[in-house]
Amino acid sequence: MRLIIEDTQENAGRWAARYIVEQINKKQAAGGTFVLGLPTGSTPLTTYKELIALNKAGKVSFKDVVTFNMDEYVGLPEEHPESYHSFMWNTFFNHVDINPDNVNILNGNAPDLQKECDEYEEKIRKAGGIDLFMGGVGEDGHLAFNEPFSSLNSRTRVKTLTYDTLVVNSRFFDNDVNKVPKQAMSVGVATVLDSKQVLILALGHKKARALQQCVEGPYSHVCTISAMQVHPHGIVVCDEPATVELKVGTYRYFKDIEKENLI
Ligand SMILES: N[C@@H]1[C@@H](O)[C@H](O)[C@@H](COP(=O)(O)O)O[C@@H]1O
Repeated sequence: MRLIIEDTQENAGRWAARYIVEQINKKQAAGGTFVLGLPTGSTPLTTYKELIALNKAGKVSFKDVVTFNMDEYVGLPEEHPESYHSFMWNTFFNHVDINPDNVNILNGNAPDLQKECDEYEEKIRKAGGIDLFMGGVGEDGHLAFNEPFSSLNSRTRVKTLTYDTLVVNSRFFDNDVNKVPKQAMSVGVATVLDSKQVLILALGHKKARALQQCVEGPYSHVCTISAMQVHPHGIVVCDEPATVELKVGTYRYFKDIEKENLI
């Protein structure tokens, strides 16, 4: 695992954007189509802003990029302002030169939800697998909507959200936990781990415990972000506030070994 520690969340977000652009350009230069996994939430906002700026500056094109999102609420109308479809198109896709046919987001209103999940996995396979999955992390250390006690070998399926997650996400639903969908469809932990690279952003003091478990904690279904410990090319990008629960030695180790890895 690499742990990139940036001083601010803006710099962490920009580091992630530049790294993703480097990976896209490298594969496109070799004539390939880049397959990119994407998250929602507040964590990736700076990264999306930076990717849009780099696209407008001609530093990267999304014309030959295929995307797969991590998750989507069940039963929320696609046009609802808080659906992950709305989030992605309003926050990112409407602002870059992506081909809409290359955007894949789970349909939370599919007549057969598990069939939708199985077909999503098949689409990922047909695309040749995901080159890089960018993600955030929940305050309880969940990856996508793989809540605590989710199988670390799970695939895309419907998940019932924990009360903690409903409370945290109620900030987007008039702070009314009863308005938050109780279920979501999520890529599994194994789905993410199958990606060639995984880049997780952990920003802010409220993610400090999740980051500590991710980096120093046991490999456990209690904290599904710990699956990053078994990925051969896992990168975690954080800001200083998110490091407050790490051991001093851990912090210093990663700061030292990353001194030369400037991109
Ligand atoms: N399904 C999403 C996750 O993909 C996201 O990482 C998490 C943290 O959200 P935020 O980035 O807003 O803290 O929230 C939800 O659970």
